[in-house]
Amino acid sequence: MASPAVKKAISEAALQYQKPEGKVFEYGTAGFRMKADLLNTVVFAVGLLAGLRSKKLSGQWIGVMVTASHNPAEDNGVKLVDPMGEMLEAEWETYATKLANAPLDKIADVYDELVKEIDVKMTNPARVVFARDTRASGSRLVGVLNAALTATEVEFIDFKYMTTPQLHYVVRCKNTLGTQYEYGEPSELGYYQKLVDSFKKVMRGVKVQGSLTVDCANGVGGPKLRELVKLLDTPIDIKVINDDVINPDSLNFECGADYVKTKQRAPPSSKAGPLDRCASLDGDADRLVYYFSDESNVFRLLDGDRIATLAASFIGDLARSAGIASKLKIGVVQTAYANGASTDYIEKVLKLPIICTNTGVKHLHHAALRFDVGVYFEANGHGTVTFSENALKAIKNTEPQSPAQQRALECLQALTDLINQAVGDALSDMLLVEAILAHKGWTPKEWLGTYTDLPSRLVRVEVNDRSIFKAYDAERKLESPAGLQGQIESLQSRYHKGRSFARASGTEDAVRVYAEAASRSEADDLATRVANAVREAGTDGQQA
Ligand SMILES: CC(=O)N[C@H]1[C@@H](OP(=O)(O)O)O[C@H](CO)[C@@H](O)[C@@H]1O
Ligand SMILES: [Mg+2]
Repeated sequence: MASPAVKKAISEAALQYQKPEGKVFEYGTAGFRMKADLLNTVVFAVGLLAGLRSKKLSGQWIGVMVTASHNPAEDNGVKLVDPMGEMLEAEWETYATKLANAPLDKIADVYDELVKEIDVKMTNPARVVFARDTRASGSRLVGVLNAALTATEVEFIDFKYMTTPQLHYVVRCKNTLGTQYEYGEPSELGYYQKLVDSFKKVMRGVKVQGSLTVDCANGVGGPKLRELVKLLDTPIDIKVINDDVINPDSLNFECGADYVKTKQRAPPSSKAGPLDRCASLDGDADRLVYYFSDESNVFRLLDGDRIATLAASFIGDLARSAGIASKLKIGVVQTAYANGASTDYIEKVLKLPIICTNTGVKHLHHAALRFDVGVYFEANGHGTVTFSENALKAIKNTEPQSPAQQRALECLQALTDLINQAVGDALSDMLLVEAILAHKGWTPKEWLGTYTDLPSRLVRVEVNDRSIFKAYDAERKLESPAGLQGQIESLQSRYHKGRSFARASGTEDAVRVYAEAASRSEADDLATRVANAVREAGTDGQQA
């Protein structure tokens, strides 16, 4: 039970805020995310829950990140980070939702009910670290968080501005400090140092060709990338662009990974020439996509699927050279949004197993852990590689029989440090891609040449009630509204290599339709027809 003093402190602190009328909150794939002015009471609830989560886990550090990633500057959001740097355990999402929807005059009682329901030992210590992106509303929201943590007597550290993956890193470091799983120094500098040292080791004997222009979405990734570049002692010519964090409206505006992926074009501000290697981060630097203009000035995207295939092929080659391929089960995890050509390439050329999961990195991360080396990326550029304990042991304990084998083992060892295994991390992924391209001696053109993407189209359809769209089979099929799946299948069968699906978004009030086919016009046509069918079914569903 919560003490009367704590309950009183919660009630008093809550009095400062007002609950937006009629709004129902739900902890979704990206935590809570909405217009920033609606978030005070939600952040307060998340602060309370973070303390409970830490107490439940005997005082392990829990993270709270205030960000709305690639969404517009006036939005914000908040999400919890579990002890090993993963996303919050699913069961706790319902507790978060419950607390966020509690009326303010009852919030201390709901808190107390949760203490009993979850069976939290209130004498345990509670420890929380938090950080935020560069959104203007962040400082107010961090103030709210502070109030909730203070009221519940939680020990906390404010890491100020950080990328989302940096906070995940710090959480994991804090909880592994002094153990055999020690992940690194729990500070921003420790994060850079780990990347810089491991990058140097991977890059021994090879050189990065040409420059890399990095669009930072005018978000927190800009200043952080500049810090990283300052510390990198391996020659790599990184041109940082779109790193304006002073003008609050510039965040994600006509730039960033989401813009590039969804519009399939470079940010208008980009001055890169033909064949120049370019990359974009999103607003909190957990997504990364690459691209370039070819000789005919045609935009060429190298998205999350491409990073996954590049990483999987490189690690597979290294494992063979290191003589440990038979000991490592390497696999790739994708979602339904992965381009069909990438799936084909992984199965037929790389000959690796694939798991397809629901959208949202927590699902991918979970599935990746079933492999010794689990490469997972969403097509939008969010992903990483996980290494099992078995993999780490094989890499560490194998006695090399030749210099080539020794070098491959060293490289693999360094990769386990370069890659942020807690969560997808644009800065770490960027160094990984740069290192692989350098090793292979590839320009983005050779990378693009590994397979040809099927033209695809993503459409957002607004419907009256998206909850009637119920998906199954890793969201590749719909069980309701009745009859719609049959319609989609009949439509896609009319197109060469046609594939389409629709699912309710977990982060926006809309249904997303994806279509791909052998040609651009067929993909567009299929997407339009399926979107129309979805729109119609959405309206029928309302009348039923
Ligand atoms: C098609 C697409 O890109 N969907 C995104 C988007 O989810 P939706 O459930 O589709 O809204 O936001 C998620 C959180 O950032 C991200 O994990 C996911 O990949
Ligand atoms: Mg993001």
